[in-house]
Amino acid sequence: MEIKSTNTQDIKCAIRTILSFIGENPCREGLRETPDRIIRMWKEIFRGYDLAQVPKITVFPNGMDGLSCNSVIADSGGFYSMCEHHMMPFFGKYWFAYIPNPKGKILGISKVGRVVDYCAARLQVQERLAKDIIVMIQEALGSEYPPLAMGIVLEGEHLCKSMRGVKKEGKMRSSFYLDNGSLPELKAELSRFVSFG
Ligand SMILES: Nc1nc2c(ncn2[C@@H]2O[C@H](COP(=O)(O)OP(=O)(O)OP(=O)(O)O)[C@@H](O)[C@H]2O)c(=O)[nH]1
Ligand SMILES: [Zn+2]
Repeated sequence: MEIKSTNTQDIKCAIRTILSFIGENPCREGLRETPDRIIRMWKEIFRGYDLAQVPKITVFPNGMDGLSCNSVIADSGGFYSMCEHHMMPFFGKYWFAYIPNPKGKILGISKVGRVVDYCAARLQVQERLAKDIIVMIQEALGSEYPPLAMGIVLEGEHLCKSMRGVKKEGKMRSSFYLDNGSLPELKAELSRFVSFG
């Protein structure tokens, strides 16, 4: 990640100021390297702002020769992200599914996880994360023969809700769908596939 409009020394200084603000001594042994560690960590967990790290989404011809075959293709996995209100983690599971266009493209299935990880590596709300993932995959599949339906369900535990503030269970569910005619079939399949924690 390229840190814009400021240099590393300024950021280290800002982190030391924050450490003082919370009551710490930024010069004590255990904290001396902390600003450097935080900068390295931010480069990793906020890599979703770096256009050079946009994942390559490999797609293939569906090969159905135009035969109508509404197969639902599904994938699931974990995600880690950071909430834009408190800069605290939210993390959990995603369930993704789509119905390829018989004349269109199919996805290399490992690419869904790569898109999820890239989009998750920013500050955001969970609702926008779901939309960003679907939009990036939609663009890779192209608009000539778009998928007949596509959707994602996210379940995230928000530490800003469980660890502070209201201090209730922090789980939140959100979903985002695209419909080009086959959304009911997609939702029926997703509801069998999704298993909330
Ligand atoms: N919809 C949605 N809300 C979120 C997400 N992450 C955090 N929030 C909520 O965003 C809200 C921010 O509310 P504010 O009143 O501005 O902040 P706050 O004073 O810290 O609020 P409390 O968390 O209630 O203490 C809170 O209700 C959070 O629970 C998210 O991904 N989606
Ligand atoms: Zn929050």
